[in-house]
Amino acid sequence: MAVAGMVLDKWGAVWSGLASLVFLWPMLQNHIPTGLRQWLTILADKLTTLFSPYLQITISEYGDHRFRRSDFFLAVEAYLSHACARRARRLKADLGRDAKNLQVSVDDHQEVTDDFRDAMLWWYPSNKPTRASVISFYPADDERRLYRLVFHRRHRDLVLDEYLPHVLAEGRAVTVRNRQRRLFTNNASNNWNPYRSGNGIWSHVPFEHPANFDTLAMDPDKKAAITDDLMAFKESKDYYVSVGKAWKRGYLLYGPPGTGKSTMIAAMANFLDYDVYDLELTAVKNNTELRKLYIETTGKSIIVIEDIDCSVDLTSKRKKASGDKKASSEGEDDNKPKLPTEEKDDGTKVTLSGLLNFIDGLWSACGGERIIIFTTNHKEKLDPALIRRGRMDVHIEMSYCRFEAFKVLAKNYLGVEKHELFGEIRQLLEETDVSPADVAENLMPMSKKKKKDPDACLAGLIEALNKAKEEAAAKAKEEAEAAAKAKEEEAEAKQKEAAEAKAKEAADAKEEDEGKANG
Ligand SMILES: Nc1ncnc2c1ncn2[C@@H]1O[C@H](COP(=O)(O)OP(=O)(O)OP(=O)(O)O)[C@@H](O)[C@H]1O
Ligand SMILES: [Mg+2]
Repeated sequence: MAVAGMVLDKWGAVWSGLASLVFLWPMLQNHIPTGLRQWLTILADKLTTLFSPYLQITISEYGDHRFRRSDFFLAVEAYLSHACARRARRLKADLGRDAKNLQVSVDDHQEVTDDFRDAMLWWYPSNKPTRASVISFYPADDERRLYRLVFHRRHRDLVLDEYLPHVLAEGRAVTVRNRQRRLFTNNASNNWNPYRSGNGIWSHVPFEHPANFDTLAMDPDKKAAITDDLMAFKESKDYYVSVGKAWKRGYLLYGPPGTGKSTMIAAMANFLDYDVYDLELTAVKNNTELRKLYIETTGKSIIVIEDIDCSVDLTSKRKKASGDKKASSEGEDDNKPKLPTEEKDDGTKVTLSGLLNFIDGLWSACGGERIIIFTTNHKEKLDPALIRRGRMDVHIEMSYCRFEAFKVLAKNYLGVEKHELFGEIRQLLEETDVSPADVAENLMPMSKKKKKDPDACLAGLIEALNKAKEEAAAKAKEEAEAAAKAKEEEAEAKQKEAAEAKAKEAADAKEEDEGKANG
């Protein structure tokens, strides 16, 4: 009994000593020399690892890419705020990068528990102060943030092989869901400065275009075919891998001005939840720059070149080359290696071959999940090689407004699905070519008088359609007259030419006869 009492006394003394040490440690720390303090910390760590059955993984903010935040860190952050934040007792809230969405995340030093296939895991977010004596070159580098993951050593394989990949995938998915989509435009290359924000290769603003497929006026069957195609593209990563193709798709939108080409691009971006890169080709100096721009785009994006026929003189050169060779462009296309020699790329401009490489060269496979869209008012002006299937996989004609498209506009703008004037409008739309932009303008009740009056708007539209019809008829008449006149003039010229030729022939014959007589 006495022995037991002594042992208990001894342990009691040890525990109370340890408790005092823990209590006094913060005060003592300041009096212990740095070297000894570090040694004690290492010793404590070693003792912990020796006796503790728990393992720890650290994920730090800057990882090995010292200038870029680690993707894994960002994924963990997103995962924790989404999947585990509800279990944390201290959270912090802030506005997201776009200053609109409220983002809630786990507060520093707040333990968060997670369970995965019956394994218990603990996450500890914390700050690691950098040494004050070290001069730092990194942005906001005074404190590096990190996450510590603690788990029992028997779950080691589960955590490394399954849990961490799960965190990465979930975190990325959450980031994509929460992100503010952006609209990028390329800067002129003499302003490129990767170290200054806003002066990179691409500048961006939040993408906020409200267009969607429901409000887009076009034939419903055509619309359904496009959305089906987009959906199939989005979901067919494995298919593209299996057929050995880069995961991208080209769309050519063509049609007269105001038929909704740009609106369609915005609707596609909203439908797919992609970023948009609006590439201004005239600001790109040469093919090398074009390639750089491509590499700097991210996946899940739409790359747009508007009015491709006006951006760069891509056609005349190619036509000239094909004219010289007396070969059709399509024929040439099969013979691709000849392209660069046909257009001498002197490095001072974007050439057709540069653009072809941009669309389906080796670099174009980097990153994946991209849609490339060209728009033009004049499809016939484009080189067939540029828009052949495989490069521009889908050609979509945006045409003048017909009755089906009008019905969508009437519903959007006036909330009307049936009206007695619809019959007349249908007739007029069949006979007249007007763009949806013109129809929409007439349906927009801007004046107070028209505000709540679909009748007035539709009557105004009928008036505008009649006017357009008359103008078109007058123009057609004028053109027909001009054509008839030209034909007449041509016939007259031909007649004159024939008469002159005949007279010359007669004169020559006479001259010959006279010559013979004299001879
Ligand atoms: N099919 C459409 N459905 C709904 N609105 C349309 C449609 N077409 C045009 N509009 C309206 O007309 C305006 C102009 O359309 P948009 O800019 O998309 O035409 P575009 O084909 O790109 O013309 P451009 O060839 O001149 O660039 C848009 O703001 C939109 O409101
Ligand atoms: Mg446009």
